[in-house]
Amino acid sequence: MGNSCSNHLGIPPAKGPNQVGCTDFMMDHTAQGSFFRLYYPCQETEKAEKPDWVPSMEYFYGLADFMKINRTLSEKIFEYLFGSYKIPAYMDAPFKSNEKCPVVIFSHGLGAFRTLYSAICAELASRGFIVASVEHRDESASATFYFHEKTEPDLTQESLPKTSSAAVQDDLVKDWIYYRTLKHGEREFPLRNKQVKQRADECILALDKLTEINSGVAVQNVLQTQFDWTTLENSMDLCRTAVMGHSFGGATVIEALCKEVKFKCGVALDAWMFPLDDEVFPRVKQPIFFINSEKFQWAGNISRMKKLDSEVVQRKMITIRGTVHQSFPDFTFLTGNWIGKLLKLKGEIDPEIAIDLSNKATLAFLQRHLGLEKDFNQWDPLIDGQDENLIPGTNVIVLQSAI
Ligand SMILES: CCN(CC)CCN(C[C@]12C[C@](c3ccc(C(F)(F)F)cc3)(C1)C2)C(=O)Cn1c(SCc2ccc(F)cc2)nc(=O)c2c1C=CC2
Repeated sequence: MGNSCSNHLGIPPAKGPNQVGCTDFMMDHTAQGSFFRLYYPCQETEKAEKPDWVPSMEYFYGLADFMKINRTLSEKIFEYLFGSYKIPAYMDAPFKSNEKCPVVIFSHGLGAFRTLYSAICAELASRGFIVASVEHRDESASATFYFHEKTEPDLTQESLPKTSSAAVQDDLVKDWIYYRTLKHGEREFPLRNKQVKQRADECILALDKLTEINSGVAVQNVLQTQFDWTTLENSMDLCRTAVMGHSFGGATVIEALCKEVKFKCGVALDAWMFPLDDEVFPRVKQPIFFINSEKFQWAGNISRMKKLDSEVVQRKMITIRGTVHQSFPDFTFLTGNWIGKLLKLKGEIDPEIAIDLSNKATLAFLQRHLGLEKDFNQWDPLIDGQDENLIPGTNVIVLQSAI
């Protein structure tokens, strides 16, 4: 088309002063354990590889199920469209920071998984944060897995034991958990409310694991990675922790703040408020920042956010002009303009400008409420929506009676 494509396709590199490393952590061989991708400031390094954006085909299968498109067709499309993308971070690069890092726990949206918000998580890590992007096992992810030991005797022909006792295989088997669709006639709220509670518990468990790792306790990681977790001893400032999430992950932010006061503040990206009980709202005491897209929000959803308005604690809201719900996950960077707009993966605004505004406003809010001594306060005006591409509060009309 016309002049050559000006915007290179790919996840934009982080803008902060630190190089970014990433590695994966899985606590044990159960679906109840903690599973997250860690993004962190790392040493300058050439030899480390940038990992594939989607770690294995099962995630694409799950995504196809979630999108209700046929697996084999989608396998080709996803592989062709997204198979070769790399994450803007170095896998298992050695951790490096000359100061204690504040911590963010990140919660993905419905049908997503831990790797899909790398532009946001890598940006925070490049600014000196340690970010754990949780992969939820509540059946809201497109796909996720855990291991279980296959200890039942394996009596298949080729492994007939030489000895009398049955051969016991203790190799690890990956069990996949796929997205749970709503059954016909099933009411959505009970499922989503149960899931948001599990999601909050999984964010709290991830924080607890990071706390153990920070204290130098020897922590087991059942994933065979080349990362040395002992280098993270005494690296985190666990008085400065926040919880952040997109859509269903935004509801998870509210639930997690309510359950765990160690989370000093929350950032909810285009939050989907439906899964939350009304009785949660008065029990949240921490500052919250709602960063909304222009197209996704509606009066009922906004009026639930407004139930969290407070005179005594900071509750802020901005809307980014020209954005859609998918302007926050990485997909928004990975297709050309017209297909992106067709699939509603792109809005009118340049995706990199949108995510840059979201990230800078987030950094300013985190500095303010975690008491950081950085220069993120330069972006304070963004918290009040002072930018040509921002709207203070919301573009959605909410009837006074609905609040
Ligand atoms: C028909 C399916 N139906 C399911 C209930 C609605 C599906 N849907 C709209 C979609 C996700 C969409 C998407 C992805 C990915 C491509 C691709 F082509 F790029 F792969 C295309 C098109 C399909 C836009 C949403 O659920 C929106 N949404 C999301 S989307 C989070 C997500 C999921 C997968 C990703 F790869 C990236 C991000 N997270 C939430 O927490 C909530 C909602 C709605 C309410 C709460």
